[in-house]
Amino acid sequence: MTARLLDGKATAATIKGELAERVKALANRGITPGLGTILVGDDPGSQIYVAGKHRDCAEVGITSIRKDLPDTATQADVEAAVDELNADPACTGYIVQLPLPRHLDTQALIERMDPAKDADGLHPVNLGRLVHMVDAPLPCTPRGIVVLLQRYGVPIKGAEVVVVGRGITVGRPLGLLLTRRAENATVTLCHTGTQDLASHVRRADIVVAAAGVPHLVTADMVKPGAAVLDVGVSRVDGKIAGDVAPDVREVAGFVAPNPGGVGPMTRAMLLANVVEAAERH
Ligand SMILES: Nc1nc(=O)c2c([nH]1)NC[C@@H]1CN(c3ccc(C(=O)N[C@@H](CCC(=O)O)C(=O)O)cc3)C=[N+]21
Repeated sequence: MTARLLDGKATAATIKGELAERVKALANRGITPGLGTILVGDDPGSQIYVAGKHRDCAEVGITSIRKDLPDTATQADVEAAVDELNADPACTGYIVQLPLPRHLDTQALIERMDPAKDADGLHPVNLGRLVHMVDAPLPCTPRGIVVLLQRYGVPIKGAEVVVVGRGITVGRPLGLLLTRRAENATVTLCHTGTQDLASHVRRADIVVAAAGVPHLVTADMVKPGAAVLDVGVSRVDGKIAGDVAPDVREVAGFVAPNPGGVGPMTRAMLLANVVEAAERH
């Protein structure tokens, strides 16, 4: 038996179709959602991601506003771009593409954003709202993971979930999202200080691997029938490797591969955050 595919690419395509309908409804109210991106420098990966986000916008009917700065941009230059998007009524949501060049203060830039326009859901005010469980834009990858599981009917209520990785974009907010009353999962957050990772993963109904360590989760660690979602990407000898070993699919009940799993869902949730910000107008 091989695991059922949690097809993020197909699910994201369905969600984009649904968002296109909501964008049409907004047009009838005279509102056009607009996504802004701030990209600093010429990292090839970041260039590809940002280009992908603008393509997604075009598909759904969202206007996009691109601010590309050279890697020589100063803190004041990037702050000026943030201030412009905060003030621009055509921009209903935006992101600052991460990682930024090392000479820039990422934290100060994120805190300078208007929390109402934070399409990533990573502004401290919005992460704080997630802790307080009040309505706010949600971090895209955690939200994408929850929606992917829901659309495949993987039970979340009462499930034992092991999240591997405590990063700000995935692991930490995912724990907060899954332990809300609506989701009601029991979450164990594992990280590099975890003593015996295998003993935790073995008990999990759902495993989310977001540590950035190639093939960290192996078949012998996985409970038969569990859902395993691969969120890690690393480059090993020029090839892309996820956090989940390939043979896990022979043990798991569901697998979200990388690529084709959580990545496309992250992008779809970015669009959802922009549409929802426009709907709140
Ligand atoms: N402010 C900010 N917000 C982000 O959300 C953000 C960021 N910075 N910096 C970089 C990471 C990475 N990230 C990905 C999203 C989708 C795919 C994705 O869709 N990947 C495809 C394959 C690649 C493709 O289709 O182009 C897949 O998994 O199937 C990958 C990576 C968002 N990030």
